[in-house]
Amino acid sequence: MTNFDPALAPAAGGGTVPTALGPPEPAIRVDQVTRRYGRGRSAVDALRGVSVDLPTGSFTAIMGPSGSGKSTLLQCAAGLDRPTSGRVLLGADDLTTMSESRLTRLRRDRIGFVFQSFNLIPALTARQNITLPLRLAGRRADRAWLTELVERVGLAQRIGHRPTEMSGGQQQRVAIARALITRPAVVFGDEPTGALDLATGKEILTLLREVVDTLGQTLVMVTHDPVAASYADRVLFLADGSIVEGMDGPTADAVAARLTRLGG
Ligand SMILES: Nc1ncnc2c1ncn2[C@@H]1O[C@H](COP(=O)(O)OP(=O)(O)OP(=O)(O)O)[C@@H](O)[C@H]1O
Repeated sequence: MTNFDPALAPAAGGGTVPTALGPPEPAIRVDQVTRRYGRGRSAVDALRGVSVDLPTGSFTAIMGPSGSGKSTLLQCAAGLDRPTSGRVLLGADDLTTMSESRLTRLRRDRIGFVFQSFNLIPALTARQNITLPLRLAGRRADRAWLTELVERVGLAQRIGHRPTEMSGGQQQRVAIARALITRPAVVFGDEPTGALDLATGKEILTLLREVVDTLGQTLVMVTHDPVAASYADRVLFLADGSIVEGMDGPTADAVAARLTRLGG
């Protein structure tokens, strides 16, 4: 079992401070990644040499038309899928050359996930769902951190409830706390507001933004929604397996206009 590496934890109070040696290390470096599905004439090039650094403490949205490679990029960057070529570095560790068992441990200990469908265990209470990643890793919950997280995500009154007794927004709050409990280097979100109504979606996006701003958490989110993307620091636009543009300080209107030009 790999122990939790405090050096990879998000800095309290926001972001890693640049050192005299230069800018901070990126939380994740995607380097010339390609992903080809299938072989021969039926082969699909889902990613065609994608390179991007995701800075520590930043919130990045990945957008693009259907089939442009968003999910494939997220899966490769999160160590859920192996690129056909290229490298994915989490700190100093190359995910692409790691054994499957090491990769499984790394995902469990250093990466958090938030999905559209919440993916909570129905039989467990909110508290048990949140601490599940620690139990799977054989680690004890840090009580102070658990209490702080539960407060931050606004679940103090619901901590003993099961998912079926909670609204969609509350369930996603549980999933966000579960993603953060291990103090991961990066949290990946796949359409985290896709199953929520507009108002609840905005509450969840506000929470995600707070997590970046106050905990210095690195966050990467795939979304189809320009409003969701406008909560990010940066939007990466994919088209046909390549990053075609990055937009800093995105507004929903600017993102929507760019997507329209891409055919999204
Ligand atoms: N397991 C697979 N086998 C074969 N082709 C795949 C597989 N997964 C994805 N693809 C293909 O790779 C390309 C990129 O798919 P991907 O799911 O990454 O796109 P996306 O931008 O996330 O799309 P969407 O917005 O529709 O979810 C598509 O052409 C898709 O059909």
